[in-house]
Order: sequence, then structure tokens, then C-alpha cells
Amino acid sequence: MKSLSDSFILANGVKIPCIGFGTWKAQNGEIAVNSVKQALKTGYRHIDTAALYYNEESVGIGIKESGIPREDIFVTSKLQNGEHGYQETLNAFEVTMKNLNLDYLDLYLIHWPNPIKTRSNWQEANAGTWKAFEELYEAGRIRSIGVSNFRRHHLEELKKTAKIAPMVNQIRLCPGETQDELVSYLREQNILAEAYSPLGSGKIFEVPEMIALSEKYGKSIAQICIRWSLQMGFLPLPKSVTKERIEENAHVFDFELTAEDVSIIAGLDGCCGYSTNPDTTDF
Ligand SMILES: NC(=O)C1=CN([C@@H]2O[C@H](COP(=O)(O)OP(=O)(O)OC[C@H]3O[C@@H](n4cnc5c(N)ncnc54)[C@H](OP(=O)(O)O)[C@@H]3O)[C@@H](O)[C@H]2O)C=CC1
Ligand SMILES: O=C1CO[C@H](CO)[C@@H](O)[C@@H]1O
Repeated sequence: MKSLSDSFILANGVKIPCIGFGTWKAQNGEIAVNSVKQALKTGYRHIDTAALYYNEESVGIGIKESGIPREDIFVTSKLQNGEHGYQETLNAFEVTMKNLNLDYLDLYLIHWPNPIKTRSNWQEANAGTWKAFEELYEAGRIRSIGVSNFRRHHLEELKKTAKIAPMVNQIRLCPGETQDELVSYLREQNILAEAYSPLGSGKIFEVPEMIALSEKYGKSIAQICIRWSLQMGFLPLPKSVTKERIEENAHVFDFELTAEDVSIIAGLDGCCGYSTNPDTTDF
């Protein structure tokens, strides 16, 4: 990847810009509107939101007010927990589209494989949700479909009834949490791994090895993390509501980490903590 406008190619041939702009905790209102506008002004063309973030409305306003044509922006949202199942999904999708004030989505994800509400029948609930996703995809309302926080057994279960395979799995991938087995399974299945919390949700900045690498490359720790994610073959989704950081996080194309440093970063086991088990936790 050489610039923000470079893309990964999904299994269905759709191009997905190589860095996504994260929006979790970007507060609905001025903060989210301005950060989305700033990201688009900086050159990001990929925005990641979710019904859970309660900022879809502001994300939509930011996109409109940016003046950038809709077709040049890749927009992802996610199905809220508690809305799994066929009809529930169709309804939740319409709410998301109304909030975003858009007429199609580039990517829609099942946010969580096994939420508490449908824990006793998650297999059936996901199958119903996926059927709705496939219909919306076939109708052109969603350009690509995928999942998030899915482990291998969730994907294998989904496969039993799916006509169309998921194109993306959005999971926590950051220094010290590389989920190697799952990522190699995703590669075998031609499912793109999107890296959420690529800065460990802000926990990476005190890690001594990262401070040393930052000095070695003359780049910020955030830039090292995002560059690392790209070199690992992940699609990073850094979040910031701060203008300077939004810009900084986009400038990761003028250096390359050595293979040795890539593996040092991968090996910082648990330095930013680990993702929670989606079969026993909910949000
Ligand atoms: N599918 C899922 O279940 C999940 C998806 N996600 C997605 O991934 C995105 C990113 O993950 P998230 O957990 O938000 O965290 P990140 O790993 O992106 O870290 C964000 C934090 O780092 C700070 N930060 C950003 N850039 C810099 C910088 N250059 N220097 C110093 N600090 C910086 C931000 O502060 P500030 O904003 O104040 O500048 C914020 O506190 C989310 O926003 C969301 O879109 C996240 C979690 C779960
Ligand atoms: O996207 C997300 C944002 O944060 C939540 C944690 O409170 C996650 O569980 C969720 O998946």
C-alpha cells in the first residue's frame, strides 16, 4: 500500500480503501460530524461506524457536508446486538439507513456473533440475519457483507446455511494481539481481516518497545502501529477526534518496518490487553 487511496480487494471484487476511519466514542453531534469531515478532508475514504456507536446520524451529516461524492466514500455500519434474526435485521438496517441518511451501504457487518439476547439459539439467529444480509446485498442496498468478532466456529456455523460467504471479519488486531490461527483461517477462506483498535484503544503509547521503535524510525507510535497493521495484511481502523492525530495517522506510506520489527511488535504479547470471548461476553 502506497497511499490512502490504495485498496484491498474483497472476495466479490469490491475495492475497500486500505485504512478505515474509526468512530467508536466519537460523540454524536459536533464532535463526530467534525471528525468525519476532517478525515475526509485529509484523504480517508473509508468510515467505520455502528448502530452501537449512536453516531450514525452525525457520520451521515459529516459525509454530506464534506462535499465528496457518495460513490467515492466507503461506509461501513454494523447490526446492533438484540436485533439478530431475519425480520429484526431488515428493520434494523432501515433504521441505520435512516440515521445515516444514505441510500446504500458499502459494508454491513454482524457486530457480534453471540449476543445475550439470542444466546440459546445464536446459530438460528445468525442464519436468519445472514439471509436478510444476502437479500439486501442482492437488492443492491449493501455492496458487501461481513461479520465482526466472529471466531472460526461462528463462521463455520454460518457457512452451513449461507449462499454468499462473508467478505470481511472485523476483529481486534493490535500489537501483541495477532489472532494468528483465526487470521490464517480467514486467509484460507478469502475473508479480509479488518483490524479494530489498531492502537490498542490508546493503550499502546506507554509500551517501552514501541517508544524505542518510534525513535528508531522517527515516526509516532500511532504511525508505527498503523504501518505494522498494513504490513501484516490487515486493514486498520484507527479512531481519533483530534485534527492533528487524524492527519498523523494517515501519513504512514513513506516508511517501511523491517521484517524483524514486524515480528517484535507482533510478539508484544498482550501489551494492549486482549479481546473478550464473544461466547461469554456482550457489550
Ligand atoms: N467491531 C468491533 O467490535 C469494534 C470495532 N471498533 C472500530 O475500530 C475503531 C478503532 O478502535 P478504538 O478502540 O476506537 O481505538 P484505537 O485503537 O483506534 O485508539 C483510539 C484512541 O487512540 C487515540 N489516538 C488516536 N490517534 C492517536 C495518535 N496519533 N496519537 C495519540 N493518540 C491517538 C484516540 O484519541 P482521540 O480520539 O482523543 O484523538 C483514542 O483515544 C473504532 O473507532 C471502531 O470504528 C473498535 C472496537 C470494537
Ligand atoms: O464496537 C465495539 C465498541 O466497543 C465495545 C466495547 O464496549 C465493543 O464490544 C464493540 O464491539
